[in-house]
Amino acid sequence: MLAHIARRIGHFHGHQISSAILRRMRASLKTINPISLQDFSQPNPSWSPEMRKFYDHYNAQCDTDTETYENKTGPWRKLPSYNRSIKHATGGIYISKLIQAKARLFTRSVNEQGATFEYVAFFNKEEKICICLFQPGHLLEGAPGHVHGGAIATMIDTVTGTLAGYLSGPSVTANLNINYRSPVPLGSVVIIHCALDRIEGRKTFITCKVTSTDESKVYTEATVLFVSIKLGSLFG
Ligand SMILES: CCCCC/C=C/C/C=C\C/C=C\C/C=C\CCCC(=O)SCCNC(=O)CCNC(=O)[C@H](O)C(C)(C)COP(=O)(O)OP(=O)(O)OC[C@H]1O[C@@H](n2cnc3c(N)ncnc32)[C@H](O)[C@@H]1OP(=O)(O)O
Repeated sequence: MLAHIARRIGHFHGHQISSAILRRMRASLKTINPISLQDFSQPNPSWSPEMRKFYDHYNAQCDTDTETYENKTGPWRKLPSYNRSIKHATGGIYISKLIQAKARLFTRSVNEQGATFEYVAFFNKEEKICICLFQPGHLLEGAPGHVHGGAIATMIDTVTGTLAGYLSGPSVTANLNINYRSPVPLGSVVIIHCALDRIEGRKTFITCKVTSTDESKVYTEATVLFVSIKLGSLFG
């Protein structure tokens, strides 16, 4: 595991990051705490049988074994999900005091399993697509019994942003355009499909569709523009 982390230092989803940030990361390596490597997208008891079934379906087609890190053959890669966004640049390492110590990634800020955002994402590098299995919990209510539009927007932003990050390096959302076609029931399982539309210089355009697991029903459609940035610009 530590070898895996060491390989990740210096890269953000495979894109090189600036030497100033690197120096601060390396200086903080002594703060590695194995507990901070928790992947929040691993199955947990709150997952419904349907969520688990689709997780098993995609996980069986991955290029790496989730538990042993051994190579397999398959088009998908299961993406880890940490509770601080900076950990995505470091492969899960907690870098103390680099940014606010109490900061947590919005979607991973509630500890109660199943209450808010239960999700797992898979990336297909060849096809430049990402899919996410999302089981929205009872604390995400908007319309009675259904998911809040802001929570759906959050998940679309998260998964499209993850795809943009893997394809174009550190990027921020510049424009998020959403059409809500049908309300999403709380506790259901939906699939968020994201695909690269095009890259123009610093701009990465991603399309997104939220559907039922059998894809017969379209809940939401979106187009999102990400603009790549230098990671250091976030730190002033
Ligand atoms: C760590 C890095 C990124 C942070 C997120 C990282 C997450 C960590 C990874 C994994 C975590 C897991 C999942 C989460 C993943 C993602 C979700 C979070 C993403 C967010 O939730 S992030 C927060 C909301 N986001 C902002 O807080 C952005 C505020 N904003 C700005 O920071 C600037 O506004 C910026 C940088 C966008 C541009 O500023 P700038 O000065 O660098 O560049 P400039 O203005 O020249 O634009 C360059 C070209 O983009 C065109 N352009 C710009 N804006 C446009 C618009 N709105 N519509 C159409 N075109 C637009 C221009 O027209 C020009 O186009 P052209 O080159 O063709 O002329």
